[in-house]
Amino acid sequence: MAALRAPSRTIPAAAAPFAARAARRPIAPSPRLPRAPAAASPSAAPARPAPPWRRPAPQPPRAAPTAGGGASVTGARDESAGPALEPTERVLKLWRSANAVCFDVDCTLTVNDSLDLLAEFMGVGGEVAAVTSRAMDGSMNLEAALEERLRIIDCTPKDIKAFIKAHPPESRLVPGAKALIAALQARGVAVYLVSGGFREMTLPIARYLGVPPDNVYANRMNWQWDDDTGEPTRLVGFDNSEPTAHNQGKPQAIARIRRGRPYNTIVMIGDGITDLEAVQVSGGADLFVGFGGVVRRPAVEAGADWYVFDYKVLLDSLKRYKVAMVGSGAWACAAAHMVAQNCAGDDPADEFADEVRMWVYEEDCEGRKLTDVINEAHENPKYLPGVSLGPNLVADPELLSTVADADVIIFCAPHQFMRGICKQLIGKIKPDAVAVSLTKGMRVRREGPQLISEMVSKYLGIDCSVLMGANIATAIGREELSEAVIGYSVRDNALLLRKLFQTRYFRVSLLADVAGAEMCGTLKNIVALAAGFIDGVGLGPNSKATVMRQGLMEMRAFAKALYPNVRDETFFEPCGVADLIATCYGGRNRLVAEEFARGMLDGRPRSFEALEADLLKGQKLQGVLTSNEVQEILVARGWETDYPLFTTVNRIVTGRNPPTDITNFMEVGKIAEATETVEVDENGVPVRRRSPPVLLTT
Ligand SMILES: NC(=O)C1=CN([C@@H]2O[C@H](COP(=O)(O)OP(=O)(O)OC[C@H]3O[C@@H](n4cnc5c(N)ncnc54)[C@H](O)[C@@H]3O)[C@@H](O)[C@H]2O)C=CC1
Ligand SMILES: O=C(CO)COP(=O)(O)O
Repeated sequence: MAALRAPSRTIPAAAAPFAARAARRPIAPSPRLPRAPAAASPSAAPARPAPPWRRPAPQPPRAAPTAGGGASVTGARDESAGPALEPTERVLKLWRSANAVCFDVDCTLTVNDSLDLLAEFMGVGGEVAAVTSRAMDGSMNLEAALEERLRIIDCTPKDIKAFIKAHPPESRLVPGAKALIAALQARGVAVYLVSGGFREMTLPIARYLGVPPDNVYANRMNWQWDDDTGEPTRLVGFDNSEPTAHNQGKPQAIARIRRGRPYNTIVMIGDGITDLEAVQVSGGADLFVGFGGVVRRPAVEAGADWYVFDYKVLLDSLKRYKVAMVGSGAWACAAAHMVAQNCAGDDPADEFADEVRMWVYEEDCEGRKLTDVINEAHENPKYLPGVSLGPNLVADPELLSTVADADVIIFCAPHQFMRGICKQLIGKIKPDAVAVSLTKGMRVRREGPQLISEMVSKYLGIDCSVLMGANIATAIGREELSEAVIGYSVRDNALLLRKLFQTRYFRVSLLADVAGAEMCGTLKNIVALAAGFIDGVGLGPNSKATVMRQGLMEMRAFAKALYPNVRDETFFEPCGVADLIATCYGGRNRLVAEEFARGMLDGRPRSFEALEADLLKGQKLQGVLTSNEVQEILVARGWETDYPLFTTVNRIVTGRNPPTDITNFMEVGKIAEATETVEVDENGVPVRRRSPPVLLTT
């Protein structure tokens, strides 16, 4: 499985530093939103892993704290240090639901402070940098430092123009800042630039980044004006009425931004202690994201709710995953009912795009195309009548266009069609898509069996989990309590998939046994045929329980014989005994097998194909094909007598033994198959004559 994602990095201590940070915060947190959670025990919810298949961009290693101001320039880092702080669920939720994001301008520029750059341009770089550093480490009052820096720089408006020309914004921007701002704005998030620097320097940056001038909060220079020309001439200080001119200016600027605007959640992104203050004051920001891509300050990192070195991490975390369903039968529609519900809605923290696409094998529905009917009625009247699929589900008769953009692909077609589907999709899906199979069945090749999840992974090169359980489609369509497991290899993917399926009435647990879960779902269909034969020959619950217990034993033995890592406990999960019970009492395989047995006993035998078409109206049986596929393996490996129930079921479905033989399964080693001879009748027409199977006495 070439494309399986690496297991998620564990961050055991992530919750604790958060609590520690909260304790260090000097000022009472904002009363509007909960701040850091209480200290978490190891058993508490772990830090949320990075979005599953989109691993965060590689984070540079941590810097060793430096002496002095504690800042280190990105690049000079301690290789042995751990990963950057990753966000908790709460942090991600706040980030995704932000109404406004305030960037410290320094975090958008590759040179830390453009006032320093201006100073260099004016030939006084060293002197000004010394003052800046005293302001940054807190040893000098911010206001005094600004006065001092401006006094040293002593520029004219002409100098500023020349400076901007020499250092245009595009030459100094941190990679990814513009894309992140554009993505936030596209989501309706208001973006602000908050700077301890000067408006005259910040406005060109804002213009380039697409931030409106009214959303720029920075200091203003005071100029001496020439009475004759009406032009500014000399810098004479700055307007200290701006909040950013003072200590704790950032939270005050944010309080000003909040005033009169209906923002529930404001995020501050910054790299300095003055930025971190934004979340330490009531009325300030609700979340602080530290940025270490330009300058890394351990004190800021320690106080941040989330610390990143690359804006791509923030951009990726905003993405909404697109979901596609391949299949439109009864279970596909019942599952789509839940998935579409979970994807719809206004919750900005929801990780899925609203629209869910469904590939529909196009067919006629009372003179109309089924896809048209589904898109108009939001229901599939042919396969799951009466169950709403939701207005956000779009039926598409084209397989490729259904899945082309999908980040999550749900496969739920009858297993006999899955190979053809996979072959069509080779090279046509997103390489980092994630798949889950709801299909119950397997393929048998000369080299051995192939589960559907293996087929998807092999053909498409992507990770494929499975969702299996006692999930009779019609009952789930009625929203009756049900449960399922997601069998996974990549836990992060399973966690995301659970969010896609789980509902109030559909409980989903995780199981690190893909093959075990899928083998359960596949093999129980053979046992359901046995249960149907029991019903058809008129026997009661004791007999049914007998074949079910035997079936469960054979399911486990067979699954473990083919996949030695399959776990015993899997058979007690929703995919095991629960699905077996549901299908043996309420499934389609049972129903058709019962009718098959009845027909044989009543002397009006009908084939499984005819019964399937008649009773299921286009729905597909999986049990008969699976019985043949499994039997191929049993015969090839000489295991027939080791699986007496499976073998007996296969002899019945292939017409070699009568349904009444279901009770003789323990004698399978002794039952001779029915023999068939071709004779010529009195009119000279060849006819087939079958001798009844006989119980061997030895
Ligand atoms: N129905 C149920 O209660 C449950 C079904 N499953 C499994 O889910 C899988 C899909 O079953 P359902 O959604 O119930 O389907 P279904 O059996 O209700 O319907 C058959 C589907 O196959 C499609 N089809 C027909 N010919 C086709 C072709 N040549 N190529 C592709 N598709 C074609 C039909 O359009 C229809 O959508 C099966 O493996 C089944 O065992 C699993 C749990 C519950
Ligand atoms: O798998 C199923 C329930 O979990 C449905 O089984 P049937 O295909 O026999 O209806």
